[in-house]
Amino acid sequence: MADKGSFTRRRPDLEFYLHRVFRKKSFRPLQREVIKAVVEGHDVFLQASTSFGKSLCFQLPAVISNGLTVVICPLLALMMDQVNALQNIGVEVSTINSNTTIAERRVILDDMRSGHPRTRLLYVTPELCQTDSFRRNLQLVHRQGQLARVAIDEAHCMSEWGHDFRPAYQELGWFKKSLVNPPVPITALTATATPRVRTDIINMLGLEPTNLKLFNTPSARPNIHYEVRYLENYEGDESAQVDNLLAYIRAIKKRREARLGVEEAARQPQMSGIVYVGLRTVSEQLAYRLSQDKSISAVAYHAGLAPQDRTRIQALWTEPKQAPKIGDKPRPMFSIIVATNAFGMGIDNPHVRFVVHWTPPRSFEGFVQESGRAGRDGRAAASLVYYNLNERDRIIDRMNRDTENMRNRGGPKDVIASLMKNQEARMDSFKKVVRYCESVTRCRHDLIKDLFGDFELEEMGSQQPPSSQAVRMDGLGVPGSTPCNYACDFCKEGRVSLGKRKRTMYASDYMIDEGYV
Ligand SMILES: Nc1ncnc2c1ncn2[C@@H]1O[C@H](COP(=O)(O)OP(=O)(O)OP(=O)(O)O)[C@@H](O)[C@H]1O
Repeated sequence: MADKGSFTRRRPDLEFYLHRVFRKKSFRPLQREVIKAVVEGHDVFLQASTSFGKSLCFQLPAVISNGLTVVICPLLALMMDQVNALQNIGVEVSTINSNTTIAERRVILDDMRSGHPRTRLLYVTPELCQTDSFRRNLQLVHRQGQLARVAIDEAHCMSEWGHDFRPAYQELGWFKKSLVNPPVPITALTATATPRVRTDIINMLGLEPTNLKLFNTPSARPNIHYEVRYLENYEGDESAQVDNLLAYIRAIKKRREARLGVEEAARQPQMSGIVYVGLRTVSEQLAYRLSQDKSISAVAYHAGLAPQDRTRIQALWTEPKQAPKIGDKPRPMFSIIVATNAFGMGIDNPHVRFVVHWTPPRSFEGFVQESGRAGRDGRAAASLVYYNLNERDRIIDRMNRDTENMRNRGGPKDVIASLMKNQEARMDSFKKVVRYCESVTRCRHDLIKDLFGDFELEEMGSQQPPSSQAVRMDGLGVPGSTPCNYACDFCKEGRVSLGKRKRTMYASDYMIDEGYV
């Protein structure tokens, strides 16, 4: 068992370092509890939604601890974002990755082995952790009593049941097996883990049950109003769907004007929204069509854009301000990004008011993550999914074909087995999307928590932020006694009315397969 607290240099006044080093006013709910557990030397598993501020949960302990914190990160871009941000606030941080020169690497390793490393955080790839030489260095630092802890970011990459499986992550069990007496404390962080993935993370890393603290934020966020809209058909002309979305956006505008008055509403910063689409062409076309409405400025975002355009669009969109006045035209009240799932990483706009899925999301983890970009500021926000049976079946057919192709392709048996497992996980995940969308008999907040295994986490003793009441969405919900305070279409409309809306999907020759629901 780790010698709790032995790595702490000074009596940690967490708030002091939060203000002084990280320049933040206060901890977000749960952050302080997680940081305290990390500082005390516990193994920690944290499952928290995108932009919760998970990085702070190992960065602040690293700053106030003696010795080195090693951070495993799967992507160079993510790694560099964090390294640059830490350098900007004067924290001693290094990284060894594919861009590190031999000379730089030598300086970093010399510091690491010096017996009193200046570096507080060292960011590395999981692949580096597989190499004998790096492992020998880590063992030396550990023997010198200078390895404070290991933080594993995006820990869901360990599991073949996860949506971003990365084989090198599976070798990270080495830390607990080899860095013993005392065992090195580990902090594992993820935004999305189903119960299977969670079990894999805890078992594969060898987190110690007696020393493990679990934390999570609810997968369904109380301030988000969840809704599914059923479409008769996606084929051909999408005008009806565009009109429907425009009406949805105008209703938000009306509510804002009713609340603030027309003039004051026009003076407010623009409201940000995201519409996720499946194809680049759709993102271009839909952005164009939405922009025809004078209250909307919409822009397409996809992997086909030049990197500098992507950066520019993202930067503009993440800083909502009052739109410029051009002539006599009213200022657009909405700033909408119409994006493929290339838009995701590194988005840091806490003021997103709505997230729309133009077609059903391909995975449930993806849905929870993407819809969770709404309302990070804690204010009322909305998630809307457009759903249709043709699209459901098209996705399932495509997945079945992929599975078949995989089964028939040559290659080592274990590689094929692993790919098949991952494919099965993808199919399971999409079936959860189908269940979420087709259910008309249950609160969507409850359904999300159930499908994501939040209730199991609760049973395992995971700590959550103090429960916040569902926030009233203007005109959408009023505080009441349903599980979510009327913050979903089921609780607001009731089973009969929702069922009726759902039946619009069967206007064509479709029969519902109740097996999905
Ligand atoms: N207590 C706080 N007060 C204000 N801002 C904070 C606080 N904690 C973190 N942040 C900010 O929140 C943003 C998101 O933090 P971070 O990148 O750590 O999120 P994350 O949970 O790792 O999200 P993701 O899953 O997208 O990686 C950052 O800009 C960070 O500086």
